[in-house]
Amino acid sequence: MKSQSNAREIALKILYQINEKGAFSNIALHKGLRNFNGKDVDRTFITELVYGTVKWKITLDWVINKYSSRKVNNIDPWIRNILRMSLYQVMFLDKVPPFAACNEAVELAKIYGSRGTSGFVNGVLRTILRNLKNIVYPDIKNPEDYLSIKYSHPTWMVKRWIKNFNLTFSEQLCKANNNIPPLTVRINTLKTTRDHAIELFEKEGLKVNKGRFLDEALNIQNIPSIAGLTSYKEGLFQPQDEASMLVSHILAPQAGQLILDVCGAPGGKSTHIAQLMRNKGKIIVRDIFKHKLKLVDMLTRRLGINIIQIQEYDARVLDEDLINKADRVLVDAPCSGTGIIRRKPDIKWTRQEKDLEALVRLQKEILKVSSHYVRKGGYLVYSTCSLEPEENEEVVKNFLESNDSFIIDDISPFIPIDLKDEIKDGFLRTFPHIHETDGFFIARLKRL
Ligand SMILES: C[S@@+](CC[C@H](N)C(=O)[O-])C[C@H]1O[C@@H](n2cnc3c(N)ncnc32)[C@H](O)[C@@H]1O
Repeated sequence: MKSQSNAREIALKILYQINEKGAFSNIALHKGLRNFNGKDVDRTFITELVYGTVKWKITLDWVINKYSSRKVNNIDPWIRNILRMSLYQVMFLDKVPPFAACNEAVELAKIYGSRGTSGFVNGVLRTILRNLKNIVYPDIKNPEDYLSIKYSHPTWMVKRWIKNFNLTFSEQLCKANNNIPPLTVRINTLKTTRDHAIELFEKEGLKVNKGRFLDEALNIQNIPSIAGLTSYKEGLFQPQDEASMLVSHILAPQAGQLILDVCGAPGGKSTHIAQLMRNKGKIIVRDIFKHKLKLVDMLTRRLGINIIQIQEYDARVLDEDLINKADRVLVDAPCSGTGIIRRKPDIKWTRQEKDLEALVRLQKEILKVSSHYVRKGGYLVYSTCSLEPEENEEVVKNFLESNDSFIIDDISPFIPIDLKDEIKDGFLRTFPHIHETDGFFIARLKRL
């Protein structure tokens, strides 16, 4: 019990950084756990508390506002995070007895609050507990509030999804966004085979299943910390979602070619490309951020890749030296990330609808400049992990309107048979609730 109290306090400090200081959840969690030398089960509990509380913020705040004399926004920041974290346990974690979550919240309020706050926390949580089964959420007749509060998504996001898709689709999507995604990894075929990797993982005590679409994909369970695994240190695999793996397959690089990855950090796709090229040829990986390129360097070393050349470069600026030179160009554009909310729930709170306009401008600019690097007969792949048509189809269509030297190329030869029906207007889109992958958009263009 003592170690769980400690875990809750660590989770609270991480949540404070995310919710009050604007830290990214994955980075805040990594920092918060860096010096944690407790048990694996507590590490897993902290991760669950942090991601769960961040994920369900709108729903939790809505319930707190219903039963508290003070609105969430007027409650002391430490105390509102204690309330959110405790309510998350009460509402969503079967394994935690509600009274234990309340008692622990009261203890934390004594440490992080002023006089009287522990009584306030106790009162709010016990009132909610008494009423938990009778909470009435907004009616589906008011679909935006219904989806937003029931599934904890910002109104602007659900509003555009209802408009772009439909209500049923959006509800399934929101539901899937709240599921815990599997840890999918790509086997590094430069160093091992899938069967050998499965054998090793099982020896390391992990439960492994084959991926849904691709041969090099495995889903791993019971994994408290991958960085500690020998198989990870030896570079036998890299965490990567299957939809993200599809991008490199659709690029279809050949051994010996010159590939340019203009928005390449942290290197997930470019290292996959190197793998598909059997580590033969040359890949120039660029990014505007130096610190992110360090991650590409570390990754290529761990995976044993030596055909990647890393360059700090702004993709909006034309590089005269590379015009018409590349066999393949990948534009894996910076985007809103609405397709990866399962993995990064804070996207729901950090992204604003008004960000889209600037992102679309950037995407169009990067695509236009990068197209100059494709040699005649070469290919360009444009991808995002966004679900928004403005960042996807519309960017590509806008590009093609002013570029008659490119056409949409058939991607069906490069994707698994079960996905072929999913191609619409020549583009592939994946969705968490349909494919159980991240949401991706992928287009393959041919230079004439
Ligand atoms: C979707 S991520 C790329 C992920 C990467 N392809 C992978 O698979 O690991 C987009 C990247 O674009 C970079 N970026 C943003 N603006 C850029 C620019 N103007 N020029 C080059 N890179 C940029 C970001 O730093 C980010 O690393």
